[in-house]
Amino acid sequence: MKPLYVIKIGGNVIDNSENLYHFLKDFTALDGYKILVHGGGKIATQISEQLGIEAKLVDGRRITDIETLRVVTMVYAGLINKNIVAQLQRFGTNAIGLTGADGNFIKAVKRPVKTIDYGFVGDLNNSSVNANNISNLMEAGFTPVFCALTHDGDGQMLNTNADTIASALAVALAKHYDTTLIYCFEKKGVLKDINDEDSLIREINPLRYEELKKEHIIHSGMLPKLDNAFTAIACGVKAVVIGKSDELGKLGNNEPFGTRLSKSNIS
Ligand SMILES: Nc1ncnc2c1ncn2[C@@H]1O[C@H](COP(=O)(O)OP(=O)(O)O)[C@@H](O)[C@H]1O
Ligand SMILES: CC(=O)N[C@@H](CCC(=O)OP(=O)(O)O)C(=O)O
Repeated sequence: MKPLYVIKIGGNVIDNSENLYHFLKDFTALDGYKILVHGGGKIATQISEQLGIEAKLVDGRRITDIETLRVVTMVYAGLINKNIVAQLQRFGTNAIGLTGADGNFIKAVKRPVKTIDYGFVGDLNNSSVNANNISNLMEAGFTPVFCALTHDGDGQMLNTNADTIASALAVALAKHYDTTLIYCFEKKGVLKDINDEDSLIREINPLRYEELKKEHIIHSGMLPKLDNAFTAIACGVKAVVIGKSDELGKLGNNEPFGTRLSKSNIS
């Protein structure tokens, strides 16, 4: 099978124009099929507040009422996605910016109301991603750039966490390609001490993950990221790496990069 990289960047990278420039240049230099997934939660929060719409997040997930859905649609599919696509074009990557509604590539189910009503938030399942059509797009020479939006197939856009979209894309495409999932953010990877960039943990398996959670070494946004990452490994994705956006070039040079997840019990 041919190699494919599914790479996700979060809000802290997008928000810093120098980091974003560096990352997109290294992304372009990486050989093989590539899909970029971007978040932008931080920017959506800033713009919501400028518009007088209070941003509400529970366990890192945005409560998306109709006003918030309008904001995230403008910010994720418009402002951020088109800016990234234009920059990739400058570097020579023939990027095509997408939401899950475009080409019916990613269909989600509106999250059912339990104790919390998340509003227009979409959950993914194992038939959400149309891997054949995404593959056709890549084989035609385009590099898909997905934002954090999906649709329900019934005319409704839904807000879906970008880490989850990246994991679902990697799992669905692992049947067609030798797939590596990479989460890029502002730190070197999973750290033993969040304030010490030299405390990088090179490899984590599920057992070690449980220990690190109990010791509160891993917390907040890193928890859903690792949950998505271990799901991907369990579902056939060849490798998952969590690393710093401006070190992506190391991957192409076969240098050690970030924290690698493994199924095995050797850590
Ligand atoms: N052990 C850890 N190592 C690195 N980051 C951690 C750790 N535990 C928690 N974090 C937090 O997780 C955050 C990354 O998650 P998140 O903000 O969701 O990422 P993204 O920028 O991709 O959206 C980091 O900014 C950091 O604050
Ligand atoms: C439902 C939900 O929470 N969606 C996320 C989508 C953006 C995202 O995932 O952005 P980062 O990767 O930058 O955090 C949100 O609106 O914040």
